[in-house]
Parts: sequence; C-alpha cells; structure tokens
Amino acid sequence: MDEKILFRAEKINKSFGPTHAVADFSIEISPGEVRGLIGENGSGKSTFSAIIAGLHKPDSGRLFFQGKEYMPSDTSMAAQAGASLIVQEIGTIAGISVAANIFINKERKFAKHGMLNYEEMNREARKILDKIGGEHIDPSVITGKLNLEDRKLVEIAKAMYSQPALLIIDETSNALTTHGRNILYQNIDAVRQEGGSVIFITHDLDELMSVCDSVTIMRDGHYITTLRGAEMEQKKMKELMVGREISNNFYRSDMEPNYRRDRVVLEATDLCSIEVGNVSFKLHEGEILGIGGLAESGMHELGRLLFGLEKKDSGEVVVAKSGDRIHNPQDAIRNSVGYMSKNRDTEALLLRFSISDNIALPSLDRIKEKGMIFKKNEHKLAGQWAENLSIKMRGLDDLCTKLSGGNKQKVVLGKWLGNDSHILIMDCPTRGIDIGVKEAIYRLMENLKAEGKAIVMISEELPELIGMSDTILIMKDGMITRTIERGEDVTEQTVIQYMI
Ligand SMILES: Nc1ncnc2c1ncn2[C@@H]1O[C@H](COP(=O)(O)OP(=O)(O)OP(=O)(O)O)[C@@H](O)[C@H]1O
Repeated sequence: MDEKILFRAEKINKSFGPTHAVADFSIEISPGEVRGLIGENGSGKSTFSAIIAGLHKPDSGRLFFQGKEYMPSDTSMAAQAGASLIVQEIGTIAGISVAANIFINKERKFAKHGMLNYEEMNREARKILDKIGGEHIDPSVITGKLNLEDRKLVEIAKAMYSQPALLIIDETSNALTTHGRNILYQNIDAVRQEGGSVIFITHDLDELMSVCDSVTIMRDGHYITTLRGAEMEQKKMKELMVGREISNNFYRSDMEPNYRRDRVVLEATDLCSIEVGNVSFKLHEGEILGIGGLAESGMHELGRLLFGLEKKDSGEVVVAKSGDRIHNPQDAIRNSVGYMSKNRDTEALLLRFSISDNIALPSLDRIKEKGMIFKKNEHKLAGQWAENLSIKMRGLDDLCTKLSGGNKQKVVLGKWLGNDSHILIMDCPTRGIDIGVKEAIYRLMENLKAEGKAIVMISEELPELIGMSDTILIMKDGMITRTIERGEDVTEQTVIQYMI
C-alpha cells in the first residue's frame, strides 16, 4: 500500500435484510488527515464506521490499515490494531465505574493472582482523564451518575487510551457543550500531531469546515465524492448529500413577529428548581418562542419543568384554555402539550418497540375504537407521519433500535406531531437531523404556527433560533436575562454576548 495512505476501504458492502446500508463504498485517507464523512440520515455513515471498529462484519470488500490488510472481528481487535470509535449514542456502561469503562476488555492488565487491582486501575484512569481534558471526572465513580457530556468524555478517554492511529468520531459534538467540543477538537489535533487520521461524522457543516481538511459524501450507502480545502463549499456539500438543488435559506422568510398577542395559551410564573430561577413568560397562539443559552444555562431543565417531568420548587405552569396546572406529564398530555426530549435514547423513545408503537403512543386515546386499539389505526397514523418525515425504514413494525440516529429523532417528532399537540415543547428539534429533512421540519413548524399552535423551541443552534423564533428568551445561570423580538437587528454575535 502507498505510504501516503494510512487507511483504505475497497468496495465495502453491508446489508441488513433488504437494506443495502453500505454499497460498494471505497475511500482512502492519508496520515495526518481529518476527513469529514457526511450524508443524509440513514446514508450508511455509522454502519461504515462500525465496520472499521469491528462492530459489524461487511458482506464483502477489503480494508487496509497501516500497510496491512485489516478486518477486525471485534472492538478490542480494532483498538489493538489502532482504530478506535466514539459512537453516536451512549457508548459507556452505566452500572460500572469510569475506570472500568475506560479499560473494558483490558482488565487483564490490572490483574494479579486472579484479583483486579482497582487502585492501579483508578490511577491509570486518572492519568488518561487528565491528559484528555477530563480532570474533573472521578475514575472511581459509577458512570451512570455522570451527565451526558462527562460520559462522552469518558468515551474519549477510552478511545485515546489506545493511542489510535485512526480515530472515528460519530456525531459526538451535539452531546457536548462548547467546553466539551473544545476538548474533542484538542484530541483530534493530538491524533493528527502523531501522524494519525480522524474520520469525523457530523451534520453541522460549520463545524465540519472548521475541523476537517476534506470531506467524503455518502448517499444511500454509496460513495459520491471527496472534496478538499476550498472545494468544501456548503451549498455544494448540501446538494451532493441530498442529490438535488436545495434552497440557501431554509428559515422563515417573514421578518416580523407574527402571532396572536391577545391569546395566551400557556403561562409560566416564577418557576424555580435547582437549575432554574424565577422564570416567567407567556406563550401565545401561533408563536414560536425560542429559548437560547449555553447548554448549562438551565434551558433544557426549563423544558422538563414545563412538561412536568421534573419537580418544581415553586412557581406554576398553567394551560390557559383549561386553567389546568401542569404537575406531571399526564397533566401535560391531557392538555395537548407535547415534549420532544433532547435525549432521544433514554427519554424520548421506547427503543425496543416498533416505529408504529412509538408514534402512536401519546395518541392511543384518540385512535381507540369502542375502547380498543387496533393495529390498523396505529399503522394509519404512524404511516402518515413516517411519510411526512421521510423516515428511512423497511416497515412500520421495524424496532427503533434498528434505525439510524437521525431517523430515531424523526420518530420522536412524528410521535408529538401525530398527537395533534396544540403546544409543543421541542428541545433541540433538529439534533442529528440531515439538511433535507431539517428544511421539511422548519416548514412543518411554520404550518403548525399558521394553524394557531404554539411552540417552545429550545435550541443550541443560533441560526435556527434567530431564523425561526418570533421571540427569543436568552437564559443564563438559570434565569432569563434578555428577551429579543423577531426583526430586531439580531446577529449571532449579539445573541452570544447575552449568553456568556
Ligand atoms: N442493526 C441494524 N439492523 C437493521 N437495519 C439497520 C441496522 N443498523 C442500521 N440499519 C439501517 O441501515 C441504514 C444506514 O444506517 P446508518 O446508521 O449507517 O446511517 P447514518 O448515515 O449513520 O444515519 P444518521 O445520520 O441518521 O446517523 C439505515 O436504513 C438503517 O435503518
């Protein structure tokens, strides 16, 4: 193999039943290169990554790595050969310690006379955590007690421990705060400095442009092309991903706030909890109320308080039409309030249930016939939303575990849109969603707005926040620090200033 090539894949194929997830896919990566890998939801990125990391065996094709033919049969073999993967979903085991996660399958290193030396294991874990930027994480703590970001940092530590020559990062940044992202980027640089390569999967094209030297586009499992340096132009990348022309500006085109100021649908008064302090606001008919802030600003907790998922210390959330107070999710659902959680795998979906079951779940009361739930009614509702949202699946009875990340997110959306929610609390509605469907979701939000429905949109994406909201509430340290009306001269820079 050419010395300038660190990794090569030759005509890789992988099918799951009738789904041809990776099709004749070939790629070459040079030492020191950070290669982006992009494509629509379900285009095969995670499957290809899993093949390199030994999680899936391809049906055909060959891999070459560091001058040798390579085909790992599991993740330990891949790590030994120098390839590590940070997965898109949670990749650590909740019930064991941080150190045990970092050294999974490497425990033997710490065994003496048949006993594990936990102290030594924790000491080693301390060193690698310090090295990767996880100084604040205690290696002896049970991993499930950590927040999502710290669990991701544990995965980074695990991946970096084996000093990978090839690091694959599958859509990890959207689980991270700015601080976490910077740690991730530092580790990418560290691999590059050592002459290794990185495959970086993301739907965020700005991030892609700042992190990657080149980008390969996948569509329906196929290799489309690779762009380098100045060729990496956003419009071009989007069009190559979706295979058609797409509009440059997919946010709202009207520049004025446009909702019924005289009709309040939901009112939050003096909401307080551990992470939220004295938040009050009114949500109106036809309004998109954006909530922005840094990830630790309390905005995600606010969404959970509004839906009754978390206990308030004081304050109240009242649905204007019924006068009902929301104390728990049952109160919310009864009042046509829907909630899309940011954490789709742990909170938003029943992963071991079908697409149809998940979409129909909050609507069961509505689709009952003579007190009975018929599969055909579930399928009718789920089929309509699966089509509206272009969910890539074999059938409505597919289990959600089998779906790609972005397609899982679409099921969450379908669930609450199908429920005909009048008030929707959307926490990061387009997280992990590809560019084509993102556009469709924004049009859907506009339609809901035109029907008089109201949306609370919690978002970490400034263009989305500015582009879609009638009103933006900025949160900092659990409190609302600024209210911005649509049409005011807002730029991303001014919004950031209020957040930090
Ligand atoms: N274990 C599995 N069983 C059945 N089908 C699967 C399995 N894993 C993936 N698929 C299917 O293979 C296709 C490719 O999925 P993959 O997760 O590789 O896409 P992706 O490009 O990573 O998408 P996303 O951007 O949404 O994460 C999808 O249609 C998906 O439903």
